Amino acid sequence: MSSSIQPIKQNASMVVFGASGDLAKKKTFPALFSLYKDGRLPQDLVIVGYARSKIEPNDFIERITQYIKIDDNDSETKQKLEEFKKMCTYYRGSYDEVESFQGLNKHLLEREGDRTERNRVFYLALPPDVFVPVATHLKQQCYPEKGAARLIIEKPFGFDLDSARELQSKLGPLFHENEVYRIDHYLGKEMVQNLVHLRFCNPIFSQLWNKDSISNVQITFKEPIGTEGRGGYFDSSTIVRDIVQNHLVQVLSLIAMEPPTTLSADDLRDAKVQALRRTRLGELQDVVLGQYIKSKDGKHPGYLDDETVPKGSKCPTYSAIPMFVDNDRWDGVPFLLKAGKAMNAGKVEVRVQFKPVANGLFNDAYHNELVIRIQPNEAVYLKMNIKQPGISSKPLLTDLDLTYKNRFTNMKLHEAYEALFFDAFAGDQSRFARIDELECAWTLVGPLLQYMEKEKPEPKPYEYGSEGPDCLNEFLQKFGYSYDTPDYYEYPVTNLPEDK
Ligand SMILES: NC(=O)C1=CN([C@@H]2O[C@H](COP(=O)(O)OP(=O)(O)OC[C@H]3O[C@@H](n4cnc5c(N)ncnc54)[C@H](OP(=O)(O)O)[C@@H]3O)[C@@H](O)[C@H]2O)C=CC1
Ligand SMILES: O=C1O[C@H](COP(=O)(O)O)[C@@H](O)[C@H](O)[C@H]1O
Repeated sequence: MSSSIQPIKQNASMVVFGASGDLAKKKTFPALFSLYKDGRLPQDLVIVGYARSKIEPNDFIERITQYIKIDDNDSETKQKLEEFKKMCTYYRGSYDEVESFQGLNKHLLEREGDRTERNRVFYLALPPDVFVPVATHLKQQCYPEKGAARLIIEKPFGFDLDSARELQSKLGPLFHENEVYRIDHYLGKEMVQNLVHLRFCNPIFSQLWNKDSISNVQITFKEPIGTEGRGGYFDSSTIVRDIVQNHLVQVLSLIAMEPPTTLSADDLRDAKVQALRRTRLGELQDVVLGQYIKSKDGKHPGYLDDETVPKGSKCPTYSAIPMFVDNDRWDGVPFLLKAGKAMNAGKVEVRVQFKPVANGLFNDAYHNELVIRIQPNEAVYLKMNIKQPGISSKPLLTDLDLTYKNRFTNMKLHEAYEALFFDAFAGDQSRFARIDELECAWTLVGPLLQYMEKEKPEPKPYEYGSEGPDCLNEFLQKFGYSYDTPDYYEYPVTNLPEDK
């Protein structure tokens, strides 16, 4: 944690902008409730939902609690929910009129009552074109004279490098970098946070974490649903802006970075930035771009069937992108970033494939792979060879398996947004993106975005519910991924082959 940032423990308010939206009801308020229930929010916290829509107070409460599921017999949690509801109010206002923010300030003052200081957290779960007007009015009308201010900003932070810089040039004079918390919700996920521990608490991994032992790294995002209903937004965003530039590049930076000097937010982010500065795109001609078409059984529509999508759009809903980190540690090791909508599974994972065993003793051994399953069903497993149990002395592929739900039976993993809100109150910016990280990420994908915009390459079709475009195997082979997994092996079970 940056030493100058103090945690907010009391005299606290939080304003959720865009409180009528999808994110608010599905993620924001359930996460806030979960933190409240576990005693992780300031006890005197005042929560105000803010948006333009006309919503009656009761309807607002109903709306923001509809995704909170409580067991019928759990009277304690039910009681907590009643308390939580009393903490939340709705304030209707515009995003660009001074009167609305004067009204918001008044509403806050009334709710806060007498306080020695006013610590205010403003969360902008809004489309990016209103970030600047909202932040400007907040600074002028709602910024506490005494107390801390925090500005949490949803993605996307810009559309490319220039627009990100422009946005920053407008927000920078209003809120100090110490006050700005740019969300990339992947940084709040348990297994993404775990990358630092896996790498730097375990000499067995840290010693091997380099080009001498690692052949290639894959970072894969698969979503089983298409862009249904969001096609309009997605079309200008593309899979590259929606997933790769932010979530996957953040994961890459945590895998590739050198050990940070300390775990402080700035040291950690310095290390990530150093790694990103050394990262470059592979050849554009090697990038695979795809767009999903109707599913084989015709039940799921193709991307172009969505009425919100411009006719004939060439927007990629799938991409497989080679990247390289040009430094001593990683020279020549491909990082393959694959992301797709409407795929055969919902899965996010990191797969580190190690170099093969030296020829000689065993020519039929399988590659070691360390797999970090980010979601679902969080796991870390190491694919390795053993002697096939029984008479045979052949190598058999199996794994050392740490599947969280099996190992930690009383575990409740937090949602990403819980961790992020908790950190924002704590003043810990380590899991938020610093502006220079974002600049590096935009710089990295910039040439690809420009190529897509100028050349409008034809995306390769893949069926909704499939593994992606056909040329994917060729792409993986080209970058050294060796698929040698035998039929009997399937994580997390192994059906022993017949002993011969
Ligand atoms: N949903 C998700 O899973 C994720 C969302 N995000 C980002 O978080 C933000 C919020 O997400 P989500 O709630 O899904 O978004 P919504 O589209 O639901 O927008 C949130 C609210 O913003 C207001 N709004 C919508 N369009 C405009 C506009 N053009 N100008 C001004 N206000 C507008 C609406 O409130 P009202 O009209 O009542 O003021 C709406 O309820 C977005 O920027 C999104 O990119 C990021 C990651 C994941
Ligand atoms: O940022 C985004 O992320 C979601 C996927 O998030 P996850 O936590 O469910 O993995 C994605 O659906 C959305 O398109 C994108 O904007």
